[in-house]
Amino acid sequence: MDKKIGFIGCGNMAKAMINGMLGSNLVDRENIIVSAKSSETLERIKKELGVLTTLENKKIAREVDILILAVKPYLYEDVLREIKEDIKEEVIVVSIGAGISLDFLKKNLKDGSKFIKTMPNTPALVGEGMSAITLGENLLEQEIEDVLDIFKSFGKVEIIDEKLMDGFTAICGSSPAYIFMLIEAMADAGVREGIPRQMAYNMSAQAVLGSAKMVLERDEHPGRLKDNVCSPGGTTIEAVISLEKGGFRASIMQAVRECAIKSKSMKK
Ligand SMILES: NC(=O)C1=CN([C@@H]2O[C@H](COP(=O)(O)OP(=O)(O)OC[C@H]3O[C@@H](n4cnc5c(N)ncnc54)[C@H](OP(=O)(O)O)[C@@H]3O)[C@@H](O)[C@H]2O)C=CC1
Ligand SMILES: O=C(O)[C@@H]1CCC=N1
Repeated sequence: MDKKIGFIGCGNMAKAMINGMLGSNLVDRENIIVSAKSSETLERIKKELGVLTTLENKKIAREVDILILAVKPYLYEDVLREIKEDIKEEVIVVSIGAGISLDFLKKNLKDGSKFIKTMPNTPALVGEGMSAITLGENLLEQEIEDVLDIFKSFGKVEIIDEKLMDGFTAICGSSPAYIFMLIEAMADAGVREGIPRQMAYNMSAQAVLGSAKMVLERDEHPGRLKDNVCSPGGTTIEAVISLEKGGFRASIMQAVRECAIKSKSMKK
């Protein structure tokens, strides 16, 4: 892709996306420019990723074709006020902010602007992201394709209705945290059983990866796949019963609901 891509804000999520984009050779480093609040962050990014950096958000707004807003949601308004007049008409503005609505983007950009709401997740870092996109206004087919290419370069992407975004945030944007907690808990439990810690992390993570791959690659219900692991009178069913007693599934469903409620409450 020969587009120039800018990130305003370069924290955990932007870094994951940039790593993913570079890892898939979608863009050259010289075609990515990022800003941050502090020069310390930018020096680190330059060293780690080799992309262009600037402390000036306006410079990014002026120079890029695709502008990705990657600051915390509460800063969107200030940042957009700062750069609004510098964004050229043909620039595609991409939000990754939780709770940032299409309405908000429309209100805070010039009339006729091109904008998109998205929600990525941090596994983009290793090319296994799961992102969702809600199309905004004034976009040409090719421009939508360009944005989809960016998100495809670090994983999978679905175009969804805006009303599904809170649920998506809860089961994909935020869920890597729950999965890391699962891996950590399984590893701790493995350590309790005598398995060396690092080995336990590797084993737990591989078990999660393999299980996820089975769901994605075999057209079988996850419940059946679970049943296939439970030998009659065997070890697994004991763990399954214990998980049910502990409210494992209800706990996950409740966590997802809390996350979606929070996402809704953050809506701007
Ligand atoms: N983390 C995640 O898993 C996900 C996050 N998101 C969304 O991504 C966005 C960013 O989150 P995340 O990466 O976690 O946040 P971070 O706190 O890791 O990064 C925020 C970045 O914004 C920079 N920044 C702060 N103020 C300004 C400013 N005025 N101008 C330019 N840059 C500024 C910070 O600079 P400095 O480093 O110098 O302080 C930092 O680099 C949020 O809107 C969030 O909702 C979406 C999906 C997943
Ligand atoms: O916790 C958050 O608000 C962001 C959005 C999704 C993941 N992290």
